[in-house]
Amino acid sequence: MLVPFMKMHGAGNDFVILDGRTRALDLTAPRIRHLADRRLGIGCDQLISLEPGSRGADVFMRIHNPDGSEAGACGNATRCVAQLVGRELGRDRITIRTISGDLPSVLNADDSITVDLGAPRLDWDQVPLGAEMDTLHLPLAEGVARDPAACSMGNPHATFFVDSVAATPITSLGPRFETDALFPDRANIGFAEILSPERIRLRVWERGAGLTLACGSGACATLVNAARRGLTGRRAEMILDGGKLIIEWRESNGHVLMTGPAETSFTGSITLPPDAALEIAA
Ligand SMILES: N[C@H](CCC[C@H](N)C(=O)O)C(=O)O
Repeated sequence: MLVPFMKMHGAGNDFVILDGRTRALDLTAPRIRHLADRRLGIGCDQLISLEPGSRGADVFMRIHNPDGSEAGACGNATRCVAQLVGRELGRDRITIRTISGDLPSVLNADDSITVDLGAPRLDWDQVPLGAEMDTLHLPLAEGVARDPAACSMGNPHATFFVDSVAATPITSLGPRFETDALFPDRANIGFAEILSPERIRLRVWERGAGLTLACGSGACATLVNAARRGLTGRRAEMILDGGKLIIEWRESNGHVLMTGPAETSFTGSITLPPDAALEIAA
């Protein structure tokens, strides 16, 4: 089956976007892993599939990590899908539905996109964590990483505040914490350096994907956790490897707004081999 796709990225966090609005895609885990694989497939941080919208949503966006796991949020991909569908419909206001809820998005005049990711989930069982505790201080520590805060933006995030992101061994600490028993659904692990009350340097080891150039929901979770700790205000510029995002945690309704870029790299079509041909040795 020949399937058209768009290759897009938001601040360097890259996606293969498949359009399933007019045809069923039959995305099995082996096919997801194959398409996301940077050697055998197209390669991406997340595989995004579009399904028809309904009841006030213009489109349904499904998110899968390269390991085949489904995620409840992907901030950077949301901006890309908002731009794609907004340009298609000739509208600058688009609502994207995900398994975690509806995300109103605005295509701004400067070509940036602003997404309302809703209110952060702050209780232990909303992150979720494996036991009842204060989500502002988790009993985790390894090397320079200790005492993280946690919240959910529709997906689980833990934020470690460190003196120097550059000096933090993320490729060893990330997987160690991603799969800690404290996180029954695993977690995205952010390492944040507070540069000022309105600037944060951030790198994220993503659940099911590893170290990416940017993580939109991670940027939102980091701002929320920093503001809860009194380390920043409720609005900050997030400086990620792949670019900058502006995050604001609104006082008025408690929602988190994320503003940033969306770019199209290329488009194409791909033939999906049968599952049997796709099993990559674990
Ligand atoms: N790895 C994440 C999904 C993608 C999040 C990230 N790419 C973003 O922009 O929010 C998870 O399993 O929750």
